[in-house]
Parts: sequence; structure tokens; C-alpha cells
Amino acid sequence: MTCLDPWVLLLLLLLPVLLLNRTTNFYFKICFYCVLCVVFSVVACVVCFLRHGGRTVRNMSIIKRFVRIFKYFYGLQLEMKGAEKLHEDKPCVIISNHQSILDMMGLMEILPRNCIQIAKRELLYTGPVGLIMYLGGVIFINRKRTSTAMSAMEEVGNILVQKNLKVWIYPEGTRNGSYDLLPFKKGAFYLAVQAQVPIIPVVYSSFSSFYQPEKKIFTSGKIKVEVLDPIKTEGMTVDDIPKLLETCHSLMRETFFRISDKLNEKGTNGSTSQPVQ
Ligand SMILES: CCCCCCCCCCCCCCCC(=O)SCCNC(=O)CCNC(=O)[C@H](O)C(C)(C)COP(=O)(O)OP(=O)(O)OC[C@H]1O[C@@H](n2cnc3c(N)ncnc32)[C@H](O)[C@@H]1OP(=O)(O)O
Ligand SMILES: CCCCCCCC/C=C\CCCCCCCC(=O)OC[C@@H](O)COP(=O)(O)O
Repeated sequence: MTCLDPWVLLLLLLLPVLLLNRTTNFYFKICFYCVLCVVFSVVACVVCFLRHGGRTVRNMSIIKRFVRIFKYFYGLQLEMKGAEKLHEDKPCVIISNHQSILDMMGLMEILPRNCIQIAKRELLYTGPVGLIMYLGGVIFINRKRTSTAMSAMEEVGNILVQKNLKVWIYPEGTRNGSYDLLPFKKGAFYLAVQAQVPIIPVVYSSFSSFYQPEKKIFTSGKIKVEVLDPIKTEGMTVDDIPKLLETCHSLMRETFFRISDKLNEKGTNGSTSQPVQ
């Protein structure tokens, strides 16, 4: 018997209560997600260092293997359509909707090889999670300074074709748990036109059937993922960007409503709030 025993016992007794109550169950699952991220990041950092010795996009294939385990803890099923479009060995800009920190599970399910991601700079300071993102070649941008964010993305544009890379960007620029897409930021479209590479939109169905932070609901469920056809940017100039952005936004919005259960263009879930977790 050690002095920890009563605490372990208390935790074991409390666990069913924690899991049965909807609110505590919700917070438990979110905390557990963060714990998984931290613990798996530590292990993945060691593996990445041993395998590749430092920062490289090739580490993403290691990170992917770890993150793909997460869905089993949460009873999440992912149904993919058109994923093969992402695996063509050509540079492109991939854009997708961004609902929550849970998105990472869906991202890692279809992330192609040689694909770098753009993330907000604050994520670099999340300890082991920041370190694993850095090792995976994530490009961090300072959203508060448009000019530096733009030049970081311009640098990506310069090497995209040369190094045969893909780049994954969340054009909404922030998490959006509402039942619609936010207007898009322009960075991804400048990048695609600058590099003259196609844009491939990827749409994830609304998480609202299993995840509603405002109601503290987090159950098991299904995420539908649809990869749309590539949109060519060859011959386009900066003047074509507003139309290009509009085309991508309306295609993705249409798809989002189509693949999300119980949603229509008016958002039949009746909520217009934008929960962020
Ligand atoms: C086991 C392991 C577990 C853990 C394992 C972790 C694994 C690793 C997972 C990683 C997962 C990452 C997930 C991260 C997810 C996020 O962090 S999402 C947030 C960060 N990402 C983004 O923000 C990307 C999208 N944002 C953009 O592209 C934005 O355009 C920018 C570049 C940030 C600028 O934003 P902005 O200034 O707010 O807005 P915007 O309206 O776009 O532009 C303003 C003006 O600048 C102009 N402009 C914009 N861009 C340009 C340009 N390139 N050139 C010239 N002019 C431009 C616009 O035309 C506009 O001018 P006007 O039209 O007003 O005249
Ligand atoms: C030494 C400091 C230690 C801090 C430890 C913090 C531990 C954090 C643990 C787990 C966090 C899991 C993060 C997974 C990455 C998810 C990426 C993501 O979804 O970021 C949100 C970002 O797209 C948009 O942010 P905003 O909606 O604009 O806001």
C-alpha cells in the first residue's frame, strides 16, 4: 500500500460519475484529448528525432500514425470521398473548413505526403505539441501582422513548385463551430495564383451531430469528408482572386450543407453561435 492509494481509489469511484454526467463527460473528453496530444507529441518527438534528426515535412507521416489512433478513443468514424485527388504527385494548395481542435483527427486521416500546414504562431508555444508541429514542418504565421503573415506565405509560394510540395490552409483563418462557413481570408488564393498551382477544396461535415460545446454534448459519431475537384489557377492573376475565392467558397458551402446531417442553407440547428473548443 502506498500513500497514493486513497486518491487512486477516489478517482476510480468518481470515474463512472464523471462519465455518466453529460457536462463532466464533455470536459473529461476534452481534457483527455489534450492529454493524448501532449503524451503522443512527446513520444512522436523522440521518434521524429531518431528517424529524421530534425524539422522536415517527412515527419508528418510519423505524426499521422499517432493521431490516427485518437479516433478509436472517441468512437469516431470517418467516411471519405475523393481522397485519391489529394495523392497526385503534384504541388497544390489544399483548403478546408475548420471547426474545432478535433479537426486534427480528420486532417491526419487524408493528409497527403509532402504537405506542409499553415498554423497560427501561438500554437508553437504549446510545449510538446508546439515542438511536434515545428518538427513536422508546420509554418507558423502571426495573424496580428498581416504583412509578416503574407511574406511567410509568399516564401511558401516560392518553394511550392520547386520542392514539389502541397500546402494545407484553413481559409476561414480561425475555428468556426457555427452551422455555416465563415467568409474566406485571401492568403490561400494569393498563394495558389502566385505559384500557379491548383486549389483542392476539402469539406468536413458539421460536427454538430456528435459535438456541441455550447450544450456540452460530445458523443461518438461520423464525419463525412469530401474532396472536391481541383480548381485550376493557370493563367490567373491577382485580379482573378476575388472570383476564385467566391467560387471556392460557394462550392465548399454547398458541399458542407449537403453532407452535414440536419443542416440546410439556413442552418436548421437553429443556432448562430460560434462555439470554439
Ligand atoms: C501526436 C501529435 C499530436 C499533435 C499533433 C499536431 C499536428 C499538427 C497539426 C497541425 C494542424 C494545424 C492547424 C492549424 C490551424 C490554424 O492555426 S488556423 C489559423 C491560421 N491560418 C490562417 O490564418 C490561414 C488563413 N489566413 C490567411 O490566409 C490570411 O489571408 C492572412 C495571410 C493571415 C492575412 O489575414 P488578414 O489580414 O486577416 O485578412 P485578409 O482579408 O486575407 O487580407 C487582408 C488584405 O491583405 C491582402 N493580402 C492577403 N494575402 C496577401 C498576399 N499573399 N499578397 C498580397 N496581399 C495579400 C488581401 O488582399 C487584403 O486586402 P484587401 O482586400 O482588404 O484590400
Ligand atoms: C509550456 C506551455 C504548455 C502548454 C500546454 C498546452 C497543451 C495543449 C494541449 C493540447 C492542445 C491540442 C491542440 C491541437 C492542435 C489543434 C490546432 C488547432 O485547431 O488550433 C486552433 C487554430 O487553428 C485556430 O485558433 P483560433 O480558433 O483562431 O483560436
